[in-house]
Amino acid sequence: MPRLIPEVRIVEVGPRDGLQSIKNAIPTETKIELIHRLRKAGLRAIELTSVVSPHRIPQLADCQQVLADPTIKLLLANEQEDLRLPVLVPNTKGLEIALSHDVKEVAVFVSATEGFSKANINSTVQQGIEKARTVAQKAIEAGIAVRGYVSCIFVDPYDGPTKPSSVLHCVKELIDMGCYEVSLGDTTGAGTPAKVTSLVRFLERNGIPLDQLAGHFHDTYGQGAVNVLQAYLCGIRVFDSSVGGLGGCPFAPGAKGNVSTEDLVFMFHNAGINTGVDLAKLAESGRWITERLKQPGSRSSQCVRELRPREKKSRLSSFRPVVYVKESWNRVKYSDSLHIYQTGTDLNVVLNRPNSGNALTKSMISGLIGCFRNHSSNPLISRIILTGNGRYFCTGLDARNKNGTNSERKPRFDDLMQLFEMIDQSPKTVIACLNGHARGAGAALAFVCDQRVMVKTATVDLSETRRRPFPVFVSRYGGLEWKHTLGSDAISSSRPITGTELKTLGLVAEIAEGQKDLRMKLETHLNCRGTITKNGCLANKEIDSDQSERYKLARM
Ligand SMILES: CC(C)(COP(=O)([O-])OP(=O)([O-])OC[C@H]1O[C@@H](n2cnc3c(N)ncnc32)[C@H](O)[C@@H]1OP(=O)([O-])[O-])[C@@H](O)C(=O)NCCC(=O)NCCSC(=O)C[C@@](C)(O)CC(=O)[O-]
Repeated sequence: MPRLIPEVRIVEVGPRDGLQSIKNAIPTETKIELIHRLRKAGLRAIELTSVVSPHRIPQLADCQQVLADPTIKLLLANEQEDLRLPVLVPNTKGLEIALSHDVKEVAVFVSATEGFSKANINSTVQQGIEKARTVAQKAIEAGIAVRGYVSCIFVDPYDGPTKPSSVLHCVKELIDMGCYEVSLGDTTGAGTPAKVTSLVRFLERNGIPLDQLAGHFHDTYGQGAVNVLQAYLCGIRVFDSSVGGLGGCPFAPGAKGNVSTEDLVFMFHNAGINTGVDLAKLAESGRWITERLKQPGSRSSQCVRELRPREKKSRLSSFRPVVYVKESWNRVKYSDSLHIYQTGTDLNVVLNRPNSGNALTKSMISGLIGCFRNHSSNPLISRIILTGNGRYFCTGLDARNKNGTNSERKPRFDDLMQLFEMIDQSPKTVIACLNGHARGAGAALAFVCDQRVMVKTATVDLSETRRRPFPVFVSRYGGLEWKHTLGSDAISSSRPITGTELKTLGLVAEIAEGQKDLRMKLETHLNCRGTITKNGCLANKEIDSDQSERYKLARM
């Protein structure tokens, strides 16, 4: 049975962010034991401590004792790809101390806003960036990895709302200085799902790759977990959290702890998304540390504690995917030839002229243009799925109108070009779900989308090219990609290309046995790792066959 590869990476910040603002002294041994408990619960990234001014953060003044502990040294020595143990440092002094303890990863931090930057690190934003750059350069020279944080992504406790452009500036700087990943810190916990979508889409539109972003949400208004889920739906796959929901920055008045790791793991596992963490062990560690620190702890930890031992064993001892099934697609728009449905943040656009091979009419093209125009800037939509009713996905332009006058034909051609441009430029991930054959402009429509899933029996061909000069849109959106992968004969002969052939070449993400399987594959694709990024159909290649099998069971 294939091992389930965790689909999200949780960066446990409890030993650093979780403890930094606890007033009463915590024994160093407790901090060390916490780190080991978290590791044993399956966490693969644990921020160990911070090396900052002990005058500013007295609770972590024993950072060197933690790092020098022989059992922590052993962990550091065995730090590999599947275990990361970053240490937060504000300056070269912190870096040098971290290096002297054989730390293999440091985290640098800047604020997007002036007020918090001054309060937290006694620097302006730009000075903070320069300090972080110096640390990053030296760390990279020393051969260790650097992670970055941007604080106050939504609101600064002193200055008020944050401009997205300020966040973008910091993210770009951190990536440019060599951070392999930048964690977006909602320091005050003022974020909401709509704000999350809007910021993530803004960053994405401005060239920030989603796989270099992480989410770091505080739970001040109880929005931590929904913000994580929303960021997940936007395509982020790395989240910081703190065991027991501990945490907060002493320089962000009013801010509460981080979103709790137990709540995140509970949420993800019940959505069928693996984290690699053992929830029972984690909940036990959460209970252990929060009791010691006299903190309330997380909701899910409390519930897990109340389960009887037998229930605990059967329900929580390992990851059991309960695949999230989209229960209903709500109709949002309807015309005879175009149906549009929505569920969550996904839009399903169905070409509905099954008796005419879903050939595109002028009104369908304008309907599609309208749909892409309206939803490209809609922060509540993250993905658009294009599919068809009947045996065909789309057979190109409506043949009945091809004999129209030039004046009738030209706007349609321009409209089609406009539609393809809009899909190509859309900030949303557009997935073609090929329920059947795609021909000519219909094939180009499938290929202008970011990703494709397809029934095995469907074929794709450029058959319009036999009768007419090679249309520019087909060459631009289908032909060139085919030429490079299938050879020019696929274009000149217009031979039908099978789904299996396209899958082998990496041009299709998933192949389904039939219509029912196609719906399941699409939903699995939507629910599984990597499908939301806009960077190609192969992002989701590794869908676990075991998981899709369980998915089928979940549907039965
Ligand atoms: C940045 C500084 C150092 C500037 O500090 P400064 O006030 O500008 O003064 P300094 O650089 O002259 O240093 C002052 C004293 O600190 C010492 N010092 C200086 N550096 C270090 C060091 N690395 N390790 C140990 N000691 C250090 C230094 O030696 C001196 O000691 P003294 O001579 O007075 O005895 C200071 O303001 C500071 O340490 N701030 C810490 C802020 C902090 O840790 N905040 C919490 C973490 S950030 C956070 O929580 C947000 C995040 C990341 O989670 C994401 C989010 O939620 O947004």
